[in-house]
Amino acid sequence: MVNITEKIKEIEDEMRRTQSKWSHLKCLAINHPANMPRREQGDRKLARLRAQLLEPTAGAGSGGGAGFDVSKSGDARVALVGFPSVGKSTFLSKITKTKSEAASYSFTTLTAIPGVLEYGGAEIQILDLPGIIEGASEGKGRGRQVISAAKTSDLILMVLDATKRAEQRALLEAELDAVGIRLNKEPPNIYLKVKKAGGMKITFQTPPKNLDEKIIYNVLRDYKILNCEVLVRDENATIDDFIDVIMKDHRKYIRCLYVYNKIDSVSLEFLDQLAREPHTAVMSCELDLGVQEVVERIWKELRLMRLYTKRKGEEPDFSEALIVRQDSSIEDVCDQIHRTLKETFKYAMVWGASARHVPQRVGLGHMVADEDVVSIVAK
Ligand SMILES: Nc1nc2c(ncn2[C@@H]2O[C@H](COP(=O)(O)OP(=O)(O)OP(=O)(O)O)[C@@H](O)[C@H]2O)c(=O)[nH]1
Ligand SMILES: [K+]
Ligand SMILES: [Mg+2]
Repeated sequence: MVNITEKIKEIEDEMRRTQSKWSHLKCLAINHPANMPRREQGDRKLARLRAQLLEPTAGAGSGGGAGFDVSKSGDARVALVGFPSVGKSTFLSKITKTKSEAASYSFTTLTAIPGVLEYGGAEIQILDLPGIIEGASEGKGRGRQVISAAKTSDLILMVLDATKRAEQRALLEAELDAVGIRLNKEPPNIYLKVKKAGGMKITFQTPPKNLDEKIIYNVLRDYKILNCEVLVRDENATIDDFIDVIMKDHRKYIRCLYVYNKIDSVSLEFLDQLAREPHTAVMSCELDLGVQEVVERIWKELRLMRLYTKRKGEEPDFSEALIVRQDSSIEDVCDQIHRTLKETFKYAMVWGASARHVPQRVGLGHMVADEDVVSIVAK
């Protein structure tokens, strides 16, 4: 059995030797068409061999896999998902202190590589992942580990090569959809309560456009749910939505930002059209164009808020922000500070956008706003 790692090292040394031999002939030689195929040949050979490194070894479960079980850290996790060589590692190395190897051959990245993006007082874990290929959801090219790493994230950054065909995006969405990830969607507004007896009770809050009792009845029977209560509140709900409700434990609803990289190689009108698409950002890591704007979009899509704490009689501590999710209550803030805090909670004083008057005395149910100052008073 050929040792793939040794083979790869051999090719890399060969490419370095030929590269250095050419380099004193200046870059003209390297880019001379006669020499291009040799270098690209090396790239292709490397990519093929490295892809084999990604193939799950016999018996390797679809679980962690080497280097994939990076523990979640910081205030949120963003997974970089995309085909090989779209620029995921280049992007990670630009926005975090971590250097993730980038190269022209595919499958440069073979494991999950975490970096930390510090933004707005928050620590956001950015996870660089190997490129995924068609059939990833069936486990091709370690796709299952890459996709399950994406499933653990708070935001998926789908990195696309702006110069490649548009189908890349649909292919990636299909791979993620196949494992139960629903991008930029809310869970369907359908109530399902499984019962022990009493048969199926199916009601529609408003006349449905794509469903009827018979469809619901057949799906329930397929899933052997013979006693239940179903209330369809959303008139646009589809049969797939209803199946998602039945399979809710295997569904993950994740926001996704589509980031088209390499815009240095596309026309301005195409770029203009790309930039207008929803949930989309454009950048060129090569030219350092749009990278900061993508970071700001990440912050927005994560819908995080910064809170500052204040002790009685002291100035608020603005040096250290407490990062909480949007739609957080004082109770969530207590839980984030310390899990026992709410047991001794008496009331809180709030300064900022969520206070009707400043300061406002509030209870655990009060919803906080970005940049509020909160002082928790114990019994
Ligand atoms: N023209 C251009 N090339 C870029 C840009 N960003 C990255 N590249 C190049 O694209 C190639 C692939 O970059 P990587 O960062 O390795 O891509 P990747 O998605 O991490 O690749 P894999 O780890 O193999 O999946 C490298 O040669 C980069 O220099 C860009 O904005 N424009
Ligand atoms: K690459
Ligand atoms: Mg990479």
